[in-house]
Amino acid sequence: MNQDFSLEPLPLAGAFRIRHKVFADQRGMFKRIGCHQTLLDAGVDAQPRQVNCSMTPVKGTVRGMHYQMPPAAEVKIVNCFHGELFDVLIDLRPNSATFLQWHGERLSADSHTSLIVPKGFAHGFQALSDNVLMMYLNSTDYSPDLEGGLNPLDPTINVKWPLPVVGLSAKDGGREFIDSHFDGIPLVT
Ligand SMILES: Cc1cn([C@H]2C[C@H](O)[C@@H](COP(=O)(O)OP(=O)(O)O[C@H]3O[C@@H](C)C(=O)[C@@H](O)[C@H]3O)O2)c(=O)[nH]c1=O
Repeated sequence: MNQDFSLEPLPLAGAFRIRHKVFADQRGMFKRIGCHQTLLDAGVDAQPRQVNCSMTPVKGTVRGMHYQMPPAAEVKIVNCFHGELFDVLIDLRPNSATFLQWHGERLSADSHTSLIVPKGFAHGFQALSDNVLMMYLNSTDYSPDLEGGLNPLDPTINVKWPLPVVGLSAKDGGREFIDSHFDGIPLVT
């Protein structure tokens, strides 16, 4: 196993936590954010095509739950570089044993962990502090025509956000709740 950049499976198959080894000295610290070969060895092809960041100034704000439909379905590696957040993944793969289940965990500038969001998952987060700086490695180009999302307050999914939800964008807060006809993200493998 690569000790500098190690993968821990999450309860939703195909999703991982990355634990980043921190090299600290009198100047500060260094850590590896991406490691193509380690990811490939774990069966994850996450070669980034875009690198994005967002800054969220207000605690409690939720961004999400976002995905891209095939053929623009993407793997994302999500990092927090300032502040603290509650990161949430929802499994939307129709044939998955954990279809419509969610996983959430805290990431922070000090956790030195990041999460791998596989294709076929929705992703979002809640800021648990002010001034949350988030950085994404995206395996696919941004494709607004293939963008999809779930309402973060969808009662079927029932994400337990740690704080009262504030600050939803019109796009995120305006999404209809899913019903029994929702068939997820049909991935062609
Ligand atoms: C996601 C994205 C947005 N944009 C533009 C569209 C819009 O005008 C502006 C803000 O977009 P959004 O409102 O979608 O930003 P935001 O809600 O922060 O979107 C992000 O949310 C989290 C949860 C994710 O998982 C990310 O992949 C991404 O979808 O930036 C791009 O140009 N490229 C991109 O890749």
